[in-house]
Amino acid sequence: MIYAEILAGGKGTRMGNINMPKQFLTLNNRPIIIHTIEKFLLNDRFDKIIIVSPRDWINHTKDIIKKHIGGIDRIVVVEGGKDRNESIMSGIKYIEKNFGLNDDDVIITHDSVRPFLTHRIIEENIDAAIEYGAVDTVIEAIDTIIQSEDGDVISDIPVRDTMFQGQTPQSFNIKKLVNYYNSLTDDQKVVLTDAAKICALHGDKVKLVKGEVFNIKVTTPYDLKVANAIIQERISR
Ligand SMILES: Nc1ccn([C@@H]2O[C@H](COP(=O)(O)OP(=O)(O)OP(=O)(O)O)[C@@H](O)[C@H]2O)c(=O)n1
Ligand SMILES: O=P(O)(O)OC[C@@H](O)[C@@H](O)[C@@H](O)CO
Repeated sequence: MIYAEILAGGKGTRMGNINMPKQFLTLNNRPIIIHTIEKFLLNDRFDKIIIVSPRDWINHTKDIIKKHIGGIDRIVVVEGGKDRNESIMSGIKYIEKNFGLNDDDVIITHDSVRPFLTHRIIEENIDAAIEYGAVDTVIEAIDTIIQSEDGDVISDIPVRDTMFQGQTPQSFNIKKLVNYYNSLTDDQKVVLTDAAKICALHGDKVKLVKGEVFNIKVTTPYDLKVANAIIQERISR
């Protein structure tokens, strides 16, 4: 089975003073998460599309899906976890409980707040997840990346050609991801900003898929302006 998991379990604190998590803010009159879900619905290789949402927003999530998309039986909304990786695992637990887990099941995980991913990115994630079992979507680093342990002075400036910026989707063989995640220590779990790191920490090969500069994660009020500009530019084309 091929699953999509759209991560919408966060609060969006860096968006500032908003009365709802950022994934429910609108771009061109439709919630950001709806734009994202539609990209996944266009791909008929997904058997199920799991949406993880904060507990208090599950009904709202279901309501806006009904309003903007309609009753789609491929979509399921479940409760997220306390951090991003717990949310991924919460979706996987739902899958395991309701559909069972087969050795070759894969999951394409994606931030609900990256509404501009493309059909190509999704297709390449599915193919690479089946072939390699662990996939990260990246773009080449545009700026030179400066490493500093204390935020005060430079500890290193890695060669830029070897630096990439992580995006989503991040895609996995489900059984492998669960095994790796369960064997991490609590200290390791705390520093995970990226699900691909779960596999990298185990020395596993993670295949890279090329992302897009416009596949932004809407995180701050500035990102919201950029996202609106992208949408307006597409409408006026
Ligand atoms: N417990 C969590 C935390 C985050 N996410 C999701 O992971 C994606 C990327 O995370 P981020 O941009 O950091 O979202 P938030 O945690 O909501 O933002 P912030 O850190 O500003 O509070 C978002 O779609 C968010 O909803 C999730 O599913 N479950
Ligand atoms: O910004 P945060 O560390 O909360 O979010 C982590 C993830 O969203 C992030 O790792 C992916 O989007 C890929 O970079």
